[in-house]
Amino acid sequence: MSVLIKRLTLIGVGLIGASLAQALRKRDLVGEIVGVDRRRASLDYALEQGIIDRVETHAARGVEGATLVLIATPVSTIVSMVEDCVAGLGRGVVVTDVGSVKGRIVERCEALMPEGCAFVGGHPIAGREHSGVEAALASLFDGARTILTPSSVTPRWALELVTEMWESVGATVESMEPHWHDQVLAATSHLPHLMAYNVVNTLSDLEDHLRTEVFRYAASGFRDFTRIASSDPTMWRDICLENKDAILSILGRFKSDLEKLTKRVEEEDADGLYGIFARSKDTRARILQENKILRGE
Ligand SMILES: NC(=O)c1ccc[n+]([C@@H]2O[C@H](COP(=O)([O-])OP(=O)(O)OC[C@H]3O[C@@H](n4cnc5c(N)ncnc54)[C@H](O)[C@@H]3O)[C@@H](O)[C@H]2O)c1
Ligand SMILES: O=C(O)C(=O)C[C@]1(C(=O)O)C=C[C@@H](O)C=C1
Repeated sequence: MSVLIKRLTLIGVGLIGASLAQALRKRDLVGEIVGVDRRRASLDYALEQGIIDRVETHAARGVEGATLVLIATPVSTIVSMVEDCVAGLGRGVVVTDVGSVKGRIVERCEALMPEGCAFVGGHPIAGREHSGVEAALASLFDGARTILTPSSVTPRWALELVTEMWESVGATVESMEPHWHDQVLAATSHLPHLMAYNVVNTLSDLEDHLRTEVFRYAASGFRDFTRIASSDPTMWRDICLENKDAILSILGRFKSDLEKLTKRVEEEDADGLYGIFARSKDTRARILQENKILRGE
């Protein structure tokens, strides 16, 4: 394959940014990769591993001569990162991001684009509970989905470049309206993370003796359910702040369902309990059958 991106500037050389850089590099799809990050140790590691070719400390200098700029920092910083790099953008540069929340971020980044440049909102639905450049994997997006959130102002050429980039590293690309994306992801990704964090905290707040026993006997069910509670607290704090309304809405529904379940237990309602569990088991079986990405195929 020929080079797709002559010069990529990666702002945020962490798990997602470095994984994409590695995946592009492995396929010879990128010429030069310039890294910008506030953590010097991440830049040094990325240089040593050949994930990036050179380091720039200032975003505006880092994007000079870039074909594509990828912002891969926490969601609370994406707009200010774009503000910082605007002065260095040449004509025809595409700026894209990987943030887990899109609505207002996309609106504000689009509005910051100088004449001839374009912002394309993006979100790979793939990740790990480990963060940082040391956790990067070239195979992370293989078989995953990436959601792009173009709007009426997104030029076709910019959308095509970002689409081709994600498809070339093995992802299936789909488009979504940014605020709709935030509602959907609040349910499918943000709610489960909040639940996992909360379950671990509920158990760790138990009285000393009980807590020790609870964690001692924790097994595969606990491990599978709470894997994502090992995720980066900064990332999840920022997601909650940025997607507040959609998260509150789905949490409200979850609380009401939990109350119904609590009532069924209180009333020793065997049929009611069976109904709740059977419906959930059937739903999960059906969505696994319909969704080959979820099955890991
Ligand atoms: N981890 C996941 O599973 C996952 C999946 C999809 C999307 N995302 C999104 O991708 C983005 C990056 O997440 P990640 O998991 O790669 O995080 P990460 O912590 O591994 O990487 C983020 C990098 O940004 C750097 N950084 C933070 N603030 C900065 C600043 N002000 N200036 C310069 N650099 C800064 C950090 O030093 C770090 O190297 C987030 O917006 C997140 O919502 C994460
Ligand atoms: O596999 C994981 O560890 C993840 O949590 C990845 C996951 C998710 O599926 O919810 C988390 C947040 C991102 O925005 C996208 C993907």
